[in-house]
Amino acid sequence: MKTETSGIEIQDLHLSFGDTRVLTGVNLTIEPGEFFGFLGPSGSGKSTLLRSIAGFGPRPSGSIKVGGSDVLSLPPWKRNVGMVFQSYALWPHMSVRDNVAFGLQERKVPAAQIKTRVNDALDLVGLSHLADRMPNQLSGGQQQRIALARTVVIEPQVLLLDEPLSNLDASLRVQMRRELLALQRKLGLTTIFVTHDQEEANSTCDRIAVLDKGVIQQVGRPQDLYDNPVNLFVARFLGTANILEGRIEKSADALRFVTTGGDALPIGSSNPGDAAIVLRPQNIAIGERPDGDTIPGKVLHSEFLGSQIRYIVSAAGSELVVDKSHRQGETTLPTGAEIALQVNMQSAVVLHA
Ligand SMILES: Nc1ncnc2c1ncn2[C@@H]1O[C@H](COP(=O)(O)OP(=O)(O)OP(=O)(O)O)[C@@H](O)[C@H]1O
Repeated sequence: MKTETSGIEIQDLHLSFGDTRVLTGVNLTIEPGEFFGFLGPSGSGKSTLLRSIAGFGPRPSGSIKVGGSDVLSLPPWKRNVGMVFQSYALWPHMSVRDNVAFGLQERKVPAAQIKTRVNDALDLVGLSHLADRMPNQLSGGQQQRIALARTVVIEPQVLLLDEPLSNLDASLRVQMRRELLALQRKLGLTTIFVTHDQEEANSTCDRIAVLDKGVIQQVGRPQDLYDNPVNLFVARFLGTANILEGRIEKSADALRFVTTGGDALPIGSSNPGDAAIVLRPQNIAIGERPDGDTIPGKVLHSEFLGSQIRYIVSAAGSELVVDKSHRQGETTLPTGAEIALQVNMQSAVVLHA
C-alpha cells in the first residue's frame, strides 16, 4: 500500500447554516503524517469542519489546501481524502471483499490490481479470513476495521475519521484506538480524528484543536493543553479543573492571589488584577494543619476510586476536587471533616479576566 501523504492548511474558514454560524475564522495547519484531533462538545462544529475538508455539505468561505492545492472548488471524489463515518456505512448486500473493492471499481482500477489491493487492505486490518462474510455477520469492531480497509484501499492522501469508535463498547474502544494509531503509524497517513472524548483524543493524537461554538480555542499537544490551557473552556474540557476566582494583589514586594472567599495564596510573577487560577486535583494535597500555603476546607463528599480517593471539598468560596492516593488500610475522611488544603501554587495556571 502506498504511503503518499499530504499536509492540510485551512485559512479563515467561515460557514453558516442559515442564520446559525457554525464555523468562525478557522485557521489551522496540519503537518504531513500527523495524527490530529478535533475535540469539542456536541454541536461545537467538529463534524462540520471535517466534512468541509472532505467536501460534504455547504461550501464554506476561506481556503482549504490539501498537499498545497486548494480543494474547496472540488467535489468530494476529486479531493483525494478518505473518510470513515461513525455508522461505518458498509453496503449491507455486499460481501466484505466487495465492500472494500467498491471504491476501486468506481475508479475503474484494473481487476488484477483490485484483487491485490483488496487483499493488502484486508491484511492490514487483520481480517483476510472474513473476506467472504456479509457485514451483518461481523462484530462492531470488525465492521469498523472493514470501514477502515475500504477507505485506505483507495490510497487517500489524508484520512478523516468522524467519531469512528463511538458505536463500540468501552473496552473495545480502548483496543480499537490503539489499533487505529498503529495503523496510522504504519501508513504514515495524515489523519484527523473527530471525538468529543478527551481521553480518546489525549491517548492517540499528536496534536489537538479544541473547538467551542465553531471557534478553535487552542491547538497543541495533549500535555500542553492540559498543563497550559489558554482559557477556562479548555481548562475545564481537558481533565478535571479546580477554578478559583479572585484578584491578584501586590502587597509590599509580594504578589498574592486573594480568592473571592477571602483566602490569600502567594503567587509568582503575574500582573495585578482580576484573575482565575486553574489547579488540577493532584496539585492540592490534604495537610494536617493550616500553615504556609494552606487554606481551610470542609469535606463535602468522597468517592473511593481504588488507587485514589477523590474528595469534594468546600474551600476558598468554591467546591474543589482533591485526589489523595490511597494506601492500604487507610480510612476515608468523613463528610464534614475540617481539613487544611496545601495548594501547590507553582503548578497554578493564571488566567486574567
Ligand atoms: N445541515 C444542517 N443544518 C442546520 N444546522 C446544522 C446542520 N448541520 C449541523 N448543524 C448545526 O451546526 C452546529 C455544529 O454541528 P456539528 O455536527 O458540526 O457539531 P459536532 O461538534 O460535530 O457535534 P456532535 O459531536 O454532536 O456531532 C450544530 O449547532 C448543529 O446543530
